[in-house]
Amino acid sequence: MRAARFKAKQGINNLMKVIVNVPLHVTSIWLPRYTNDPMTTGSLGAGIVIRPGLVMTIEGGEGTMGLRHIDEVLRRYNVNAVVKYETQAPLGFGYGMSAALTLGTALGVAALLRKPLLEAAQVAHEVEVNLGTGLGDVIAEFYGGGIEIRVKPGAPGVGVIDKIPYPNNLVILTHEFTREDTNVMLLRLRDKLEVLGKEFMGEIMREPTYENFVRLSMEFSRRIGFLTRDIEDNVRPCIKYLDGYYVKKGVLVLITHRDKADEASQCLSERGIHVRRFKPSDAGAWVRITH
Ligand SMILES: Nc1ncnc2c1ncn2[C@@H]1O[C@H](COP(=O)(O)OP(=O)(O)O)[C@@H](O)[C@H]1O
Ligand SMILES: CC(C)(COP(=O)(O)O)[C@@H](O)C(=O)O
Repeated sequence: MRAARFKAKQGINNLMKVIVNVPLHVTSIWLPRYTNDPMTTGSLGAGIVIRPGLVMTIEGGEGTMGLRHIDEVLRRYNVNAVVKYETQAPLGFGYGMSAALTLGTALGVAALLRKPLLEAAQVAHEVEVNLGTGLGDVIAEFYGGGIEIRVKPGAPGVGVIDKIPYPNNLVILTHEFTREDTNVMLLRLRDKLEVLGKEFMGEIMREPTYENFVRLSMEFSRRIGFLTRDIEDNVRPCIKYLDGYYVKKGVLVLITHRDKADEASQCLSERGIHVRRFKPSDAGAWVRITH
């Protein structure tokens, strides 16, 4: 378990501890929407909210500095807290991990201070936007919805999320390639995203079905340049176990079902694609207070 400790400023009840579960989020299609207000800045798009994500514990106490996102949330609330987190997925590959850490901290601190969770999610969204590390991750992770579609950009309470119904027992397998900072990636792909994001968002909105989500996610990641011929050649022998696959930044996402997931994992690992296993998260983030 990683721990970040911060010097106390505002009173947090030291007898209380908050446990926050935050799912991860892997966008497949997205269209950045920038305004001069972080609350209305965000992305339109679609993606999968997955679990298990991040488990955080937040309690009163003092300590040293950690990740700048966590630091920034604590600064905004003017508190000291001990923040610990556990997760199986890495930071910087495209799992929306920076958003999960930011959201988890904000929700935990808000619960300790008896402040509204929606406001905390908005703080997390602002921090993500200001640091250039996320646009649509906080709203997706806060609300969940499994396969989600962002129909209005912005922070929770401002942006709007809809759900795409998906089959029972869906299993999401992932594999990481390389890290890339989100702000670098967004700058590198800015013009392509504007064109392809609009085209694909229009298509998915016309018929927001599971089948279209899978088909358009694959096609978007090909056209944006994440899903290369090499990756496809390597995955193709395992296609009979999969509904589809896409790549977002450094994460390969493979969509399968519970009764095929073991064979899919085996087939992929024989080809050097070692996978992590997730399920869609309907619930989004949740907070539990312990004493
Ligand atoms: N080991 C680390 N320690 C501190 N900060 C890190 C570390 N690794 C990455 N970061 C920072 O974390 C953020 C990762 O954000 P992002 O690229 O959006 O990741 P993700 O795709 O997981 O959401 C970046 O601001 C990066 O500078
Ligand atoms: C794609 C991204 C802008 C960044 O995602 P990540 O690399 O996971 O930080 C995301 O926030 C989105 O709007 O869909």
